[in-house]
Amino acid sequence: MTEKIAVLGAGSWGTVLANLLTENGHQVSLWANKEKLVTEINQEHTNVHYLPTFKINPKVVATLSLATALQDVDLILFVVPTNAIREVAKKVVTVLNETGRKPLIMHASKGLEQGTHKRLSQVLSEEIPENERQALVVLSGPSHAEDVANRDLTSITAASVDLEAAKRVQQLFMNDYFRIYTNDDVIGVEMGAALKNVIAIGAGALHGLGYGDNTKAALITRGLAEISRLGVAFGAKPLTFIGLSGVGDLIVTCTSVHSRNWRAGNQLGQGQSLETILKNMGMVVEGVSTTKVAHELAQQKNIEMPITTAIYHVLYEQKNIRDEITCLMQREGKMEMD
Ligand SMILES: NC(=O)C1=CN([C@@H]2O[C@H](COP(=O)(O)OP(=O)(O)OC[C@H]3O[C@@H](n4cnc5c(N)ncnc54)[C@H](OP(=O)(O)O)[C@@H]3O)[C@@H](O)[C@H]2O)C=CC1
Ligand SMILES: O=C(CO)COP(=O)(O)O
Repeated sequence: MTEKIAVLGAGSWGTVLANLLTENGHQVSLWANKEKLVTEINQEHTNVHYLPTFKINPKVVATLSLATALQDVDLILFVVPTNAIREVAKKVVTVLNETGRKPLIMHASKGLEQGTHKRLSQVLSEEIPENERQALVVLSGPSHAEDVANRDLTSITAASVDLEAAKRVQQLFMNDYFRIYTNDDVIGVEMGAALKNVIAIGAGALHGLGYGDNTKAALITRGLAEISRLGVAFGAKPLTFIGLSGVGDLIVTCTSVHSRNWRAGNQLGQGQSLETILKNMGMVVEGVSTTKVAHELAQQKNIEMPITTAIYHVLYEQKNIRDEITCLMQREGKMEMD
């Protein structure tokens, strides 16, 4: 069945997902916030800033108008950075109020809101109340836009408390290179998605400092331990963290040169300042703000997160990375499984 889908956010991930949904036979409107980009997508079928070599299916229609994007819409996919989710949701609800449509809401973003510490499905359900929409579904897993653009075989998770809605989303996205598993643990999926970006900054930093594969494996494993500890304290199911949205995404983000979080960390390890790195990246590095939220949540719940704390010290307190590594390695010996 052909569905009418609005993809909100024309960065790397939004563009690739809009393209994939179009190739799956759906009618897709891609909402962008810059006129120049709308023209480029509609006329050149490219998005050179975010995906330099990617050819977008000409059936993807970009628009600057949210009302046009949401006209007759069945499903809305939010793919803007975490810090824009609430603002965009407020705009969406205004349009939905005018049209009376009640679409299914999805998001594929990875972060926790600064200040409120909320997960993105919480932000969306606050701004778009239940009577204005159908269910809420979260998409997450190991999926660099650049690899999906090349039809690399990719598997991710569609999570919702409403499993029928998750199955509808599964059908929407599945094709011969993109496979979706359903999950009902929204908390676990969103916590894994957000927190892996923090550890990926650490993985990049260690690489930038010249450390090797043993170090990387140790960081990923102990990173997963602290991600799970915090997630479970907020109600996640422990097993979710050994799934695609947990260890799966942690592995890809800690090992791929496509990861903006890994690249930011790598440049930190090589001695560049955070300010310069973010200025030059030209794309969102979600792990920087998530590190602050995660550090605050860990303090609030009294959860031990030594790696996250070390990364927080480097990003927010200008501490020296090598000193932080020394502190981590010299912590008192402990049992592996606590
Ligand atoms: N890239 C990837 O491989 C993956 C990304 N994700 C997640 O998806 C989310 C988006 O990432 P990604 O596409 O990579 O990010 P990018 O940095 O590539 O693009 C973000 C896009 O959102 C737009 N945007 C920013 N703020 C607003 C706003 N207030 N209103 C409207 N549009 C806005 C940006 O516009 P402008 O150009 O004007 O800044 C840009 O087009 C992140 O949470 C990320 O973690 C998840 C899986 C994979
Ligand atoms: O989430 C991602 C891959 O699954 C993308 O990671 P980055 O935001 O670090 O590029």
